[in-house]
Amino acid sequence: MSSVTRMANSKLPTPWGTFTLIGFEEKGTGKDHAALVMGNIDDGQPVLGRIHSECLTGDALFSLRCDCGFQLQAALENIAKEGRGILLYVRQEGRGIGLLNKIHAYHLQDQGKDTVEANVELGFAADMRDYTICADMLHSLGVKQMKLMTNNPRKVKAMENFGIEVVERVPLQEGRNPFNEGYLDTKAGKLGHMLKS
Ligand SMILES: Nc1nc2c(ncn2[C@@H]2O[C@H](COP(=O)(O)OP(=O)(O)OP(=O)(O)O)[C@@H](O)[C@H]2O)c(=O)[nH]1
Ligand SMILES: [Zn+2]
Repeated sequence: MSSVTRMANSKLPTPWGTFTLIGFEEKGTGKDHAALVMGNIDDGQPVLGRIHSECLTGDALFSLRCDCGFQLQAALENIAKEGRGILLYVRQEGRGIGLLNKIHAYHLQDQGKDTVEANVELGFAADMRDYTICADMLHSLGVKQMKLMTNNPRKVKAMENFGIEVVERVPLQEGRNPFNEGYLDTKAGKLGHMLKS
């Protein structure tokens, strides 16, 4: 039984090419999620793709505190270059704790905590995300094998657990800068991200 219902789609022109924007509604919560698709992704061949967790600050407010906005742009560029692929835009802001709690977490980080310590101090796990909805969106779109753009081994494992074969992990190291290097180093050191400093 799928955790999402496909609701609507439209064209989405971007500086890198025109994608098809597909909206999904998460059953139970009613939360909306999106997929940006280019080319034919249900032909059984491995699909270049990214599971992008929403980060308002990085994706839309030009934040240098993280790498999300840089990764979002690079992922769309890579898919457009290949002419085929999918980016899931998953409303899991703050590694699943939401924007306001992420701002609380940032405030703790301004006081010297790292991104994991801040989550824990707020009473959350380091990473609250569940990828069931991602697998269900991919299944509904006929994606069976992926070349997954990520540095996060948990995403690779999650997809494999849901029966999506990750034939290749494509590193996506973008936007390292003095404001996010501590965050990136913590992700590598405490969350197992495959990031070269
Ligand atoms: N709670 C919390 N969430 C953060 C913080 N910085 C970024 N995020 C969230 O983390 C998510 C992005 O996850 P990342 O850890 O940057 O990367 P990832 O998506 O797990 O792995 P990649 O696929 O390699 O990018 C987004 O939801 C961001 O809002 C932080 O300091 N605290
Ligand atoms: Zn971010």
